[in-house]
Amino acid sequence: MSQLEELIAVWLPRQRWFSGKGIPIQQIRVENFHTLASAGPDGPDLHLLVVRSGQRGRSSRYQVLLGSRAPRSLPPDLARAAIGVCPVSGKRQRVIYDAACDGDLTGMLLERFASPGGNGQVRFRTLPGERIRTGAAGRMLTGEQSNTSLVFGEDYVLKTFRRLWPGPNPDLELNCALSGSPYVARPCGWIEADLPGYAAPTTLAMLQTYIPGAMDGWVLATTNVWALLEGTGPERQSAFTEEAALLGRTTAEVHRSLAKALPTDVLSPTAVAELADAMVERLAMASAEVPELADYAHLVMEAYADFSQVDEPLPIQRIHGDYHLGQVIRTGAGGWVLLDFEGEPTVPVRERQRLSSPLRDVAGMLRSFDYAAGYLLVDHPSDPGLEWAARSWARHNREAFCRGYADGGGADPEKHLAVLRAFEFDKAVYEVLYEARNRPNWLRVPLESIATAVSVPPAAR
Ligand SMILES: Nc1ncnc2c1ncn2[C@@H]1O[C@H](COP(=O)(O)OP(=O)(O)O)[C@@H](O)[C@H]1O
Ligand SMILES: O=P(O)(O)O[C@H]1O[C@H](CO)[C@@H](O[C@H]2O[C@H](CO)[C@@H](O)[C@H](O)[C@H]2O)[C@H](O)[C@H]1O
Repeated sequence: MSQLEELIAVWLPRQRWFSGKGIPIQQIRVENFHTLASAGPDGPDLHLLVVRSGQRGRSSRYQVLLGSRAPRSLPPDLARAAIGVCPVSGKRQRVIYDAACDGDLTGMLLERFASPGGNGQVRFRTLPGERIRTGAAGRMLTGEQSNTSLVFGEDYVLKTFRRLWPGPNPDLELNCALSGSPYVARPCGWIEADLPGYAAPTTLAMLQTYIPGAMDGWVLATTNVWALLEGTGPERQSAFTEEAALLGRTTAEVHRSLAKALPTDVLSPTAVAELADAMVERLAMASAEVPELADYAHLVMEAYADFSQVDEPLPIQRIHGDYHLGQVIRTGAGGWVLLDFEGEPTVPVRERQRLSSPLRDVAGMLRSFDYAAGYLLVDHPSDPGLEWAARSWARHNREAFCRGYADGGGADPEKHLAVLRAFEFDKAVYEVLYEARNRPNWLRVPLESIATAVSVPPAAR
């Protein structure tokens, strides 16, 4: 390993967006190294690296944005971003650091969109008619992110995809298909690269309009549960059920637009049974990694057995794929906007691009209402009164969301309970793995859902 690779091997696993947690890193290799911008011999340089990490035969590619400067020239406010000191790109000793934290450097990324194109290995593209306003420094969004988003003034957000998969990223693909919809942020451009071994260009980042002043659905929902738990009244709860119903209607609208813009199909009962088999396989894999899950496997298997017996055709289309409250924002103008159509970040892109039932997204959002309630109980583990209040919050909002979805023209979730329950369990099983790897103290949230709420159809709760 080079000195640069050794430093990255220590830094990479500590990043929130690194999805290889739990898999020992045996190899780190810098596969691609591009210098995208340079502020002269003494100023900072911006490098883009594609790093392969993991084990032989089981490795993944990640995008790393690296800054480099002359030794001892890192400004104090960037000290926390430092990675180490090593030779970089023909220059002798350089201090290297996480460029996402350096607003001036990421501002140079935005500059590159002003004169898009190029035939090099890394290309900046804009959608027809887009003229990018430059000059703003980048501000990195913090929080529970699988990728890294940089906000420029009140104009744009550049989402840099961290784990790289071959080909166009579904987030870009679906946002472009939905362009013009009031329920998504308008896509403006993207960065793509040719990576060794991949035939199609790989999307590295997507530039979208930024929606200032919007509130994250997860923050809104958990604030509402808190208010309820603190006894500030049921009227606050009803305020949120209206939001949940509007979100249901908006979801149905977006599904309709996706079905209009992109291919659709219908799954035969045999194909549905195959889908149930795949769910059983995922359950077995997750139970092997998280033994606590095995205690509830019989409940999950019952739901999958019911699903495999569904004898009506199941309409399928492109869907969001990782739909939850953290993927929707409530705008000042009074509506919900859907973000992050990337699908589940740990699933290979080819699988995420498959057509699927829109009820999978409905199930994802229903899980999220359970999560908002269950998460707040993590700190109050044995208070039956609180537990009842939180669970009833989830039930009311789940019902409101389903009603809104059906009113908005989507399939009525109440009429497809076997399908919905199987999708909910499948998502909860995914969440068990996700939490075990990323946030072990949240593991009980999906586990408790599996043990209790998800096992009962919404109508009977
Ligand atoms: N266009 C946008 N306008 C306003 N906020 C945004 C926009 N895009 C993303 N965000 C904020 O960034 C957060 C993370 O974005 P997201 O696309 O979900 O990234 P990730 O895949 O890393 O989770 C969102 O929850 C939202 O708060
Ligand atoms: O938003 P991402 O694409 O990064 O999705 C991943 O991380 C999510 C957590 O940040 C995770 O969502 C789970 O936790 C949410 C609360 O933080 C909750 O609202 C979701 O219902 C729950 O699934 C998501 O599963 C994962 O893919």
